[in-house]
Amino acid sequence: MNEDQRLLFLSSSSHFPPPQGVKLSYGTSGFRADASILQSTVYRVGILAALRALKTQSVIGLMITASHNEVSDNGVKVADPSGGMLSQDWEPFADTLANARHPQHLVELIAEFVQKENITLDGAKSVEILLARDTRPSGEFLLEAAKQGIGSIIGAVALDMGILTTPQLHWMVRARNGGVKASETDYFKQLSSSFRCLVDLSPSGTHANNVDDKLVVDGANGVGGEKLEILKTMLNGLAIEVRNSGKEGGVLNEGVGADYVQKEKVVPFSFGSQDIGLRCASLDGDADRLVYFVVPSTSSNKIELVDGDKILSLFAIFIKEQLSILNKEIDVKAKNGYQCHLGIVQTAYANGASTDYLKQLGLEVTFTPTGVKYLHEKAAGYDIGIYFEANGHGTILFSEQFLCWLKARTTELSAIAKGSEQHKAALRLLAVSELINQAVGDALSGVLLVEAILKHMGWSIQRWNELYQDLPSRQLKVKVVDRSAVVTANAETVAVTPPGIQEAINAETAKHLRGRCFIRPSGTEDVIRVYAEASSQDAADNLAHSVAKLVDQFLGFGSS
Ligand SMILES: CC(=O)N[C@H]1[C@@H](OP(=O)(O)O)O[C@H](CO)[C@@H](O)[C@@H]1O
Ligand SMILES: [Mg+2]
Repeated sequence: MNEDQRLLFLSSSSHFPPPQGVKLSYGTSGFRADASILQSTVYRVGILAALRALKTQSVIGLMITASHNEVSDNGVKVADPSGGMLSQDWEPFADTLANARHPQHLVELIAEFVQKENITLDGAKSVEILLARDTRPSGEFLLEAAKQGIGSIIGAVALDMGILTTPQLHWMVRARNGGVKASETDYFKQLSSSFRCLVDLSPSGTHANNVDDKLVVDGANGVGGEKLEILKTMLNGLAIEVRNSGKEGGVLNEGVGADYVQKEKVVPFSFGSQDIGLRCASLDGDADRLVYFVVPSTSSNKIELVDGDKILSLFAIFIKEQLSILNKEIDVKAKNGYQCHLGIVQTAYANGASTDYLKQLGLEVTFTPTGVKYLHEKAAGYDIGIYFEANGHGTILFSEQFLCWLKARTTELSAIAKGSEQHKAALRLLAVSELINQAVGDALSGVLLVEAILKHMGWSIQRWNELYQDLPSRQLKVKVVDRSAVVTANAETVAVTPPGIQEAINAETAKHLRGRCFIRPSGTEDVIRVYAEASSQDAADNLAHSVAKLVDQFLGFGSS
């Protein structure tokens, strides 16, 4: 590191002292905390993003958001060149950088790291970092801190993309590195045109069939509602009413949004008896999660939740159907054939009924630990990988190899069998690959794909919801002395430590018909999470409560 660079770091970092007495961790989804203590962290993530851009010689993204957290919180995360999450092997460096106490220490850490990673800080090549933020008021001053961090690396250029959803920024990073058009308008155009293409390919007669055309969307009073208002003007044949768009004065994520709806299973603010039976959806605060729901009656505020597992199931049925049409009469060993490996990825939180259903369809289902970074990685190993967390975060990934074959096959079919079912199936799969955000789960592209598939099937939300019936489940949180005392294996389904706890959980679980239960330390809160499922709600509740008691006995404050 040359002297100019060293002095630049020392002077700029002296303006961003880290908060006292706080240990920051990159966690499942970047750094998150009360916005008032995050300036120094965001400044340092600016440095990290610039180093990542230099290392990869690619465009990198930096997003300022705290997703579904309360409005006073904020957070920051990095999008890698592929548009996915920051490579996990850089997370320890992110942690040490965020926690460095003095400017001198910070400079030493950076010097050491760039040497180890072979990053040259001579400013010879310039690199770009795309910045965006959600609608939180704190986003503006935190963005300045990010710019200062990026500006402290000679040759790194910050480009402020304004207020965006998290998936929009990830999409732009991916598009920029793929050498294709990457503006927000390009994003909207790609989504709306591939949606139109899918709808135009719907079997005739199903367009208006049984499907109530109006969709009512809860925008969580965040950025998603605002963007959907723009997107909806570009769509034909789909009426979307956006509520909680943030303009009506509601508070971000307060009594609204996908996280609230999925966890509480009650109607969000501004929904009610006028919506009984309608197709409704909820986005989260940065629009990377999506759940659907129905208001069943006026007698209670409960909803019928159509969660991430059901969105996954809908996508899986559709993709499987198109693949089987495409492969009809094709000898897969012949040169025009392709044995497409379709895989489904879930976590232990997926409702057991969804997993049974997917397996009954003959689909390959695998499990990873909680956190999109794990699911995404696993799904990327298939020709088509579909992943979803039950909370509504997920997407579909297409391998380069498969897409390449699909494009060639589509061209071939348009010459020899234009308009045939096979040709249409190929075109539909191509349209899905354009519509779905392959960088990261995206509620806006997710909504359009769900809507297009429902139109294709001629299904109402009720018909969709009847694919299978969720097993009753219950989630609880337990505060413990040290959550790292729980170590899990087998995609978090087995607690390896503390010794004896798994046997005790097994004994409780065995008492209940269709019982399933696991515990794991949360990656975003200081708690142990308990998940239980059983054949009745009472049984699921009892199982969860008895296992929470076990956790408390083994690890709670009275246990030592
Ligand atoms: C049970 C649950 O919903 N866990 C969430 C939550 O992680 P925890 O590690 O469980 O705190 O936040 C993650 C980040 O948003 C999300 O990926 C994950 O699904
Ligand atoms: Mg989110």
